[in-house]
Amino acid sequence: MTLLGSVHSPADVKRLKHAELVQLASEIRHFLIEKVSRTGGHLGPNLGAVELTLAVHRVFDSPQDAIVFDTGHQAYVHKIITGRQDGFDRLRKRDGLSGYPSRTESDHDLVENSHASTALSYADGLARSFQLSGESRHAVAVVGDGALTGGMCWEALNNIAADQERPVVILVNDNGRSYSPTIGGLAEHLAALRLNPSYEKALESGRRTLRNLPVVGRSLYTGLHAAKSGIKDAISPQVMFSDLGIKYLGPVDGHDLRAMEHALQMAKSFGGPVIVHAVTRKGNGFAPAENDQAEQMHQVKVIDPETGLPTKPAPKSWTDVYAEELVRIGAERPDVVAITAAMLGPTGLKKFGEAYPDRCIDVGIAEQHGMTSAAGLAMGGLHPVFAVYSTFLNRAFDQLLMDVALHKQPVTVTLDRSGITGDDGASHNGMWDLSILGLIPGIQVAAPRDAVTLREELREAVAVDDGPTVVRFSKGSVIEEVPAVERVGGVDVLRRATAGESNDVLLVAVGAFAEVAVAAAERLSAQGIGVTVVDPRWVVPVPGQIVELAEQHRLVVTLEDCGRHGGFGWALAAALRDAELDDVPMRDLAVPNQFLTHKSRDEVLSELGLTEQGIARRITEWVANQRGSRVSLRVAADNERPEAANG
Ligand SMILES: Cc1ncc(C[n+]2csc(CCOP(=O)(O)OP(=O)(O)O)c2C)c(N)n1
Ligand SMILES: CC(=O)[C@@H](O)[C@H](O)COP(=O)(O)O
Ligand SMILES: [Mg+2]
Repeated sequence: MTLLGSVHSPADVKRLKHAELVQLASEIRHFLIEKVSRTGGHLGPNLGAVELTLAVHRVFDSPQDAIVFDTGHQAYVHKIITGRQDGFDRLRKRDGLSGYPSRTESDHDLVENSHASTALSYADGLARSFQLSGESRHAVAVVGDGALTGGMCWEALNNIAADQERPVVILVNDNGRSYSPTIGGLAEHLAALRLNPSYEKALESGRRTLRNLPVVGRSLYTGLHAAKSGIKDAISPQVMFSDLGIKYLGPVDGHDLRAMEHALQMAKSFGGPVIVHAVTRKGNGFAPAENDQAEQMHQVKVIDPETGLPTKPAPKSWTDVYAEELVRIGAERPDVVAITAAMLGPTGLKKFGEAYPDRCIDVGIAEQHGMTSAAGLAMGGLHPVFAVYSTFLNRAFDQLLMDVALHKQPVTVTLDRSGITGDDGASHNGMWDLSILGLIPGIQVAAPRDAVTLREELREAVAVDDGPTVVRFSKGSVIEEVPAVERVGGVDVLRRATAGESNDVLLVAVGAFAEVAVAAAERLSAQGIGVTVVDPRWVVPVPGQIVELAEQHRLVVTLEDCGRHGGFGWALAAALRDAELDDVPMRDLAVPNQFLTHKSRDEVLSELGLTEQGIARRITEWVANQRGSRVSLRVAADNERPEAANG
């Protein structure tokens, strides 16, 4: 029996001796490589978090002690230790293990939100609640160096430092990386601590000192302060955190089980806010990950467990098309600069950055700062293009509203991963952007339907110089072209009701849903229902031509890969009311206002009925009801006629 097979709870890890722990760490690494190479997932981050997660669960008592993982993508080892190894065959799959902590999976899991830089705020709140309720429980935040570049972390640190009597343990997992190397002054500071020339030697002496230092209560510990500062100074002089009023321990070798455990024991016994600075390697123990200079296998698709290479070639994606077009635009427009929030590769800016390194800015995981900095860049005469995942735009709504739009600044925001993404769970779906963007006065939002219109609408967006523009597009593979039969104003007509058919339905498809809308229309035509399919191209504000087209049809249906509440459908309904077009009924097909559990995009869309068959079925019902009501209205009218009334 392997050691791993005997681990079902933290208690099973606590009872192991050092040599067994080293063996267990090795078995966990092999387990992660074997399982995640089959399912895909966050292999690099979790290979780097093996020892530190084991140490956390040996020193603290989850779930009595609250352990919060920032972003949560590095919690696979935590899941293994807390009895969920069997679930890894269905990691990130429908009804399988979530790729992030999940409250329905385990009492050991607290935070499901995969948006970064929140853990310290949770820990502050948890610590306050323990203090107020007199519970002697510990709040432990495991936060990456990348997440630490997020503004919320510094808001939390300011609060955590406010009370020296309130214990909060902050375990910084410093691997020097977000996807790519972490940027900024903080990263430089952490690197200086890590790369201090005497670090290795100091670390050795520190390790010995740490080991010899008795684990003591706060009072004795204070008495040992000189020793601790000696340790600190021996390992590396640093003031940033201690000046903030937060004790600092480290840097500690995050792969040294004994050193990690001692440091965490000291932190646990300190009785106030304390940072343990662990230095780790992303992808540790798997050469293809360690040697992946770009992203150290932050996230992998299905790969060969020996070579680390993908088992299938990746089809051309929306991101690829965007990346190529932006480089072309960059050549023509020296005023165009690109901004990423620590996601250069995933948001398609890598090529732009290679071509124009001075015009490509990585702000760290700091979307709020990125958006307002973009306003500043625009005020300085440039045209920033801020590339961000749709769901992370939520973080920068106020900045887009009040710093960009209020000042009518020409900033273009490109939203990758718009719509349902699926396997990253509820907090990763790009389902809120149209709802929040619709609130912003003067903003213009494009939703390309294919590669051709993505290139076209991106160019139209960066050509706007008197206000913000947004271009939203989906995750994954992209179709080169969904052809239009005609362009009416700015609106593309993709299909007209065929000859002999009446204009029963105007189907307005937003973005990537154009393809499935045309297919559904063909299915409806076979039933004698005449459908005109149009792509608005620019969806905020609602194009006037859509209202004109609506007037020519018996029923208007909108279809969007976005949240229904405040989405395009709601906006078009308001436009029809404003036009007093009261006799054209409207229906909207969209993503319901729910948090959607992890499964594939196709599985989510199928469950929501947002498929060719589902769309055709709903429209058939609506038309039948309408016809039925028309027929029943006609019958009623006949019945009301005097002769009819007299029978
Ligand atoms: C607000 C927000 N922006 C961007 C992301 C995308 N993202 C996921 S993990 C990650 C990098 C995290 O780096 P770090 O915190 O150092 O953890 P590591 O992967 O290095 O362990 C990023 C940028 C996110 N989850 N949340
Ligand atoms: C954890 C995180 O926010 C990202 O790493 C996320 O997993 C994005 O995945 P995709 O880039 O595959 O959409
Ligand atoms: Mg990191």
